[in-house]
Amino acid sequence: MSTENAKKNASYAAVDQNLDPSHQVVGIGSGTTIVYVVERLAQLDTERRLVCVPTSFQARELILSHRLHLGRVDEYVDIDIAFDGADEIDSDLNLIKGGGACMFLEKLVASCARKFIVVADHRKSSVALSRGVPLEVVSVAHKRVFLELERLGGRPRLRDAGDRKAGPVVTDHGNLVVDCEFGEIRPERVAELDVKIKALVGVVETGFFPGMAHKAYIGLEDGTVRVQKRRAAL
Ligand SMILES: O=C[C@H](O)[C@H](O)[C@H](O)COP(=O)(O)O
Repeated sequence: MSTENAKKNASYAAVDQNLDPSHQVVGIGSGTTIVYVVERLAQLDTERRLVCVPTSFQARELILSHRLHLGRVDEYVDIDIAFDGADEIDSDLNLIKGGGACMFLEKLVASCARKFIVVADHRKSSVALSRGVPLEVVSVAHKRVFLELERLGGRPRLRDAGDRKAGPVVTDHGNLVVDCEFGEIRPERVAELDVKIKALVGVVETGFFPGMAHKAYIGLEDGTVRVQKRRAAL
């Protein structure tokens, strides 16, 4: 079973089991897995009744290419359900997001949604978060933010655009992305660390999504899908 099939199985199951006939406004995340969510929504929403709210330039293009209705998060602050991918999911359903530098709008849309559903393949699942957390940082503040992150025990690094551009990655909002490693973060520590980082002047948003997801649909190598629920929701 390929990783693409695992992403597709998770996405189709997530839509089929959570989209309700009463839903009118749907948040659309970013990345490679969400592509299958939009594909499934387009198959089911034959009358084009749904309004889809994107979390990035990529998501906007995806919605338009499937001829779904496009909305903006400043028009639709009440979102019935949002779907999104993740870079890492811990045992308490805390997430790290922002591999594609879209975490600010993704977090805004998720926070507007009554139900937030995550779709991912098996590589994203872990007991504790351990990959670097992406942070959106205002350019002029990044050196100061680096110092403060080191004081918090982090190892920050500016995300470079590689051979696509000379210099750093710039977000859809014109800010920089700092990836900061903290080693393994126990699930009960994620929210507290998120608050400390968010409090630094110049940090627009973090890629931690603590306690926000209601369920995660994880596509496994054998073709099945594991559904992980938030402990309080079990
Ligand atoms: O900024 C990007 C997002 O947080 C993505 O949702 C995340 O990186 C997961 O992407 P993918 O589905 O490609 O693994």
